[in-house]
Amino acid sequence: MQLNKIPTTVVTGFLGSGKTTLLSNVLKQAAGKRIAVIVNEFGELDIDADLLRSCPLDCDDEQATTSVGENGIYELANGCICCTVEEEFLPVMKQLVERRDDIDHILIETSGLALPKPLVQAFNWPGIKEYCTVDAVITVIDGPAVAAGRFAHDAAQVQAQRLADESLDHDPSLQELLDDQLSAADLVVVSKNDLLDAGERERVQAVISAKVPRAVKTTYISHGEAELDTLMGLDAAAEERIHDVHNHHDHHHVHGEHHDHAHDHFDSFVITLGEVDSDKLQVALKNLLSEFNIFRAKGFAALPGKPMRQVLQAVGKRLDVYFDRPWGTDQPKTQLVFIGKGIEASVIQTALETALV
Ligand SMILES: Nc1nc2c(ncn2[C@@H]2O[C@H](COP(=O)(O)OP(=O)(O)OP(=O)(O)O)[C@@H](O)[C@H]2O)c(=O)[nH]1
Repeated sequence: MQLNKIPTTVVTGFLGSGKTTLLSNVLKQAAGKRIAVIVNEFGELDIDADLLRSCPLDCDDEQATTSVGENGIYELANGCICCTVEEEFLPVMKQLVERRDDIDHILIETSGLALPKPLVQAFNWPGIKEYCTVDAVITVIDGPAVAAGRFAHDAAQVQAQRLADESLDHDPSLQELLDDQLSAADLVVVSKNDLLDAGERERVQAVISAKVPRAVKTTYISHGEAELDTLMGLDAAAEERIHDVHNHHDHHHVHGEHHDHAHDHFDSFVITLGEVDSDKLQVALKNLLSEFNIFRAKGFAALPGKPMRQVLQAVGKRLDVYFDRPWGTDQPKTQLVFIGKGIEASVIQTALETALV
C-alpha cells in the first residue's frame, strides 16, 4: 500500500478517443474529493482544459468537485507531454507535491499523440517518487475507430508511403502508437460503446486481447460514464513496472533529448474567424473531413445573435456539434484547432471562410 503517496491516474489514448469526456465525468462524480488535473494538448489551444473548466448547463456549484487552488486545472499546451517531461511536467508535479496536503488525487490527461511510458517513468524521479504513485494508467480506445480497422489500415498506408518516400522512414504508424499506449495500460476503457454493435465489440475485443495481458481489465463505456471504483483506487504502482514495458519507440528515446515520435509527422494549426453561419460551417467542415487526412478538429463557433458558445468536435469523419455555455466575458470568436497529415492552414482557412456572415 502507498498510503501516504498521492495516487495519480494517467489517462492516455489516441486523438478524440474520449479522454476529456471521461475526465469530465470523473470530476462530476468525485464531488468532495480534491482533485488536481493536468491536461496536455498537442494543439496550441487549451480546449480540453476550457471544456473541463466550464460549468455544464445543469451544474450545481455546491456539488462541484472541490478544486485545488484557483481552479485545479493545469494546462500543458503546445507540446507533447512525453517530450517535455523535464521542462513542463516536472515543474507542475513539484508544485503539486508542495501542496500535497490539499490534494487527494491527481488526474493527468495526456495528448492523443503522447506515449505514456516517459511520463510514468518520471514518477521514479527523486522529489516525485517519495510523494506520488501512479494509481493506474488508463488507456482509452475509440471503439468504432478500432472496429473499423482504422489503426491497422493506417499502418498499411504508412508502409506504402515509406516505400515511396525515404524521409518517412521513421514515421511510426498509428498502430504502433496504439500498441505503445496499450502496452502501459493497467485498465483499458473502450469508449463510444453506444456506437458499437455486438460484432464490432467482438472485433475490438480481439484487437485488445492480442495486445494486452489477460490480467488487464477492459471496460466498455458510453459518454464517459464509468463507475469511479472501476477507475480510481487501482493501486497499480505502475511506475515500479514501467521499465519492463516494451515500446516500439524505445530505441528512439535518448534521455533528456527530443526523440523521434509520431507527432513529428503530424501537422497542427489553429484557424480563427469571426461570426459564422453554423450550417455553412458544418458543411464546409464535413467537406474538409472527407477530402483531407484530418484526424482531429475541435473548437468553438461564434454565431450571430447567439449568446451561447457552440462547440465543434470532429474525430475522423464524424462531427459532433453542441452548445456548452454562454460566452460570458469571453470575446466571441470562431476558433478551431486542426491535427492531421499533409494538411495546409491556408487551404482550410479559405474553405471555412465561406461560412463567414
Ligand atoms: N457517441 C459517443 N461520442 C463520444 C463518446 N465519448 C466521447 N465522444 C465524443 O467524441 C469526441 C471526442 O471526445 P473527447 O473526450 O474530446 O476526446 P479526447 O480523447 O479528449 O480528444 P483529444 O484530447 O483531442 O485527443 C467528442 O465529440 C465527444 O463528444 C461516447 O461514448 N459516445
